Amino acid sequence: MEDRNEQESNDHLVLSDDPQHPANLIPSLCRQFYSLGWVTGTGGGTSIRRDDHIFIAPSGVQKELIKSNEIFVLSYPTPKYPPSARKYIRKPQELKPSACTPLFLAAFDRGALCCIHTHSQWAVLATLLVEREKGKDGCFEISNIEQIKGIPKGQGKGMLGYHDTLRIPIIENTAFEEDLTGSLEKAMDEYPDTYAVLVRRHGIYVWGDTVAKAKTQCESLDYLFQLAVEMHKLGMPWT
Ligand SMILES: CSCCC(=O)C(=O)COP(=O)(O)O
Ligand SMILES: [Zn+2]
Repeated sequence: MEDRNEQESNDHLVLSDDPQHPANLIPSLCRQFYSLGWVTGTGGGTSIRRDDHIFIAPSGVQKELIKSNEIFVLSYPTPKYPPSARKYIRKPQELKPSACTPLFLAAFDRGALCCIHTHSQWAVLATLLVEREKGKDGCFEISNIEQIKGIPKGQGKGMLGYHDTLRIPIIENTAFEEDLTGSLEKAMDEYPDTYAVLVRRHGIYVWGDTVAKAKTQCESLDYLFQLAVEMHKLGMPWT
């Protein structure tokens, strides 16, 4: 009981007049992502790390309606597993933290400060396109498109160039979001320069060194997925 009172009294961690405060940014980003069709029907989400705090949205709610006082705060670092071992320092009552939490933590453990999960139909279609085209898992590849320059080559390596090939690994979906964590981490290890992992028939996780970079990288990737799908429909090879 004492523990719960302590968690509830930590309102100061999420109440701020600063629009750049993570507890204000998450609701604002989710509203923008909803209008892009990325987080409709409660799917998808966003998490932000600031110093030793991780800000997490609630699970199973309309993401475009999230309020700052519904944001969970985790002390960072914190164990990924089991969920009960995670150190929440603010837990809004009657709500559960996002099922994407261990996946967000995997991105933060690799130095990200923001991780975005979308259910964008372009991302889902891109995973199906690779399956159909190549008949195997692997990765989505694209080159010779200007927007590729919006994606980093890797941490501290600058941005991809027009003639570079962008590669985004694809992992298979699981029945429960949390169970994606192992294969997401494996893909991150196999592609150490990647800032995104696609999830077949599900969506994508995109992270960035800052909130703005995670957002713009997510936008560039979505643009490229849509372009690849449209090029495929027109019978043009996209890579
Ligand atoms: C219709 S959404 C199914 C769950 C999901 O894939 C997702 O991204 C949302 O998870 P959360 O726990 O953050 O609501
Ligand atoms: Zn999801």
